[in-house]
Amino acid sequence: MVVTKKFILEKSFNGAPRDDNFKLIEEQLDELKNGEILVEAIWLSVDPYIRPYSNHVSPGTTVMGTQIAKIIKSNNKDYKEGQKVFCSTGWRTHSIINPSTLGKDKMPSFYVLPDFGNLSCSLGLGVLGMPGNTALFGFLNICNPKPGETVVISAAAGAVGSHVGQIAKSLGCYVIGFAGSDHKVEWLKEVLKFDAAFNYKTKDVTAALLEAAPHGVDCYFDNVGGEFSSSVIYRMKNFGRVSVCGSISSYNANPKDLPKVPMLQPAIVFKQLKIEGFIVSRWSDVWQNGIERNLNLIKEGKLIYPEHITQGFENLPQAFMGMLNGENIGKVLVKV
Ligand SMILES: NC(=O)C1=CN([C@@H]2O[C@H](COP(=O)(O)OP(=O)(O)OC[C@H]3O[C@@H](n4cnc5c(N)ncnc54)[C@H](OP(=O)(O)O)[C@@H]3O)[C@@H](O)[C@H]2O)C=CC1
Ligand SMILES: CCCCCCC/C=C/C=O
Repeated sequence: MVVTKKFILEKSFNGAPRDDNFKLIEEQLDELKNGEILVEAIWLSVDPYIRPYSNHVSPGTTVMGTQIAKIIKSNNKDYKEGQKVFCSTGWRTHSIINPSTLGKDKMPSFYVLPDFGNLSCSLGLGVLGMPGNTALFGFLNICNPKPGETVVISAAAGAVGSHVGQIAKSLGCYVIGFAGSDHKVEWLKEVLKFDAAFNYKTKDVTAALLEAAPHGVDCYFDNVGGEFSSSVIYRMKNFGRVSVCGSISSYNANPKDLPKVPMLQPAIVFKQLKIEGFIVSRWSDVWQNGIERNLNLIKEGKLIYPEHITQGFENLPQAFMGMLNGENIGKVLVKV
């Protein structure tokens, strides 16, 4: 009989997540039925969406999330023990899955990991997974960047932002990043070779953009929202494009009482801006192609993909709270 550890949402979030929102429990799993597989988590992904999406789940539910797991028992002829899979089974160490009953229309929730060669399978949660596809498709398809254009990225030292910045650099764009510490700013400039980077906690955003992009911004990849983004949008050039990927500055706010920011319509109208939000699942039909394209960028030496790793399943809540507080450079992961 297999026992899984899992985290449940003990209490709904109210503001920033705290220890007492989470409870670690054990659960005995049933015997495998025909068509089912048993998987054991190796890596768990720690993602910002867990915070806003959890507003819609009831206390007692397993905390949502994705993982890379190993098949340790199979009652399904199409899946073999030892294969590594990506699955969306939440914060748990062991899960029973029936691959044939999973929905296929929205976000990919289960697949056997493609061959990454010598690279770590953990990349399937980051640069070769959902955040990687978010960066690739969300930037290229919505911002439509051209060589020589000026690109601004918020949360630029994180998993998605750092990836977008490197794609923009490889296209010959002038890249400006904003992040929340001097250490991150140095990393963006020295390691990723951004043309300019600023600490948004200590530097006024409008002043920074007047300095680094006096003629304005062509493309803005927005991970943050709020007042920060209003400031960037008022520095866009005519016909600028904004890809609204995330709004992390509001994720801890009560959805019924969101912060007020300067209205955007004057900038949108008079600069004729195109502003488009997206959820990466819109590219689920080309998901594996996105992974291949990012794998090729890695093989060509065009992508650096740091991982911010916390050891131990029990430390998932700390890793999650740390990510929301900006402790990471690159992708946040927990190694079981
Ligand atoms: N639309 C989609 O389909 C998807 C959207 N996303 C979004 O992309 C964004 C980045 O995700 P991901 O790369 O996984 O996470 P990151 O690796 O970027 O980690 C989150 C970062 O957000 C920054 N942050 C936290 N609070 C604030 C704040 N109040 N203001 C500004 N920055 C803040 C912190 O960096 P710092 O030190 O710089 O503050 C932190 O490191 C998120 O908004 C996420 O929701 C991600 C995947 C898919
Ligand atoms: C169960 C996987 C859900 C992934 C959602 C990804 C979209 C993220 C949006 C904002 O962060």
